[in-house]
Amino acid sequence: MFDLLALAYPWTLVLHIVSVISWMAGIFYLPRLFVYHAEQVTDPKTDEMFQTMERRLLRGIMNPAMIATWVFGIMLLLTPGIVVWSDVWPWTKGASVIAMTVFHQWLAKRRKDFAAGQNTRTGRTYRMMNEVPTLLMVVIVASVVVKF
Ligand code: HEM
Repeated sequence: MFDLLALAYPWTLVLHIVSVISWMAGIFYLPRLFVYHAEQVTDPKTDEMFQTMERRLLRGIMNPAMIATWVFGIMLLLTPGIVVWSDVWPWTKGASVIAMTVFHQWLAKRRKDFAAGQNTRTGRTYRMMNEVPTLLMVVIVASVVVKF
C-alpha cells in the first residue's frame, strides 16, 4: 500500500491542494455572510435568502471540501518519506488544522442559530472571528513550505 501511495504522491498533493482551496474559500466567505446577515434589517425575505446561501455553502461546498482535505492530507501523511516526525512543522501544521476544523464546527453551530432565528452575536463579532482562519492559514502554509 505504501508503494502505491508513493506512486500516487503528486496526484494526491494536487487533490489535497484543490480541496484546501475549496474549503478555505468557504471558511472565509461564511463569516462574511454572517456579518451581513446579523446586520440586516428584519426583512423575512432577506433572512430566508441568507439562510439558503449559508446552508448551501456549508453543506454543498465546505463539508465535502473539509472531508476531502482530511482524506488526501492523511494519504500524504502515510506516504513514505514525506513527514519527518522529529521536525517541528508536522506538529504546528497538525495543531492549526485541528483548530481550523474546530472553527468550521463553530461556524456550523452559528448557521443553525441563524436558521432557528436565534443568533445572538453581532456583525462585529463575526468580523473579528473572520481573522481566525487567516492566522491559522499563515501558520499552516509556513509549516508545509518552510518545514522548520
Ligand atoms: C486536514 C488535515 C490535513 C492534513 C492531514 C495535511 C497533511 C499534509 C501533508 C502530509 C502534506 C505533504 C507535505 C509535503 O509534500 O512535503 C501537505 C501538503 C500541503 N498542505 Fe496539507 N494537510 C491538511 C490540511 C491542510 C490545510 C487546511 C491547508 C491550508 C490551509 C493545507 C495546505 C497544504 C499545502 C499548501 C501543501 C503543499 C505543500 C508543498 O508541497 O510544498 N493542508 N498537507
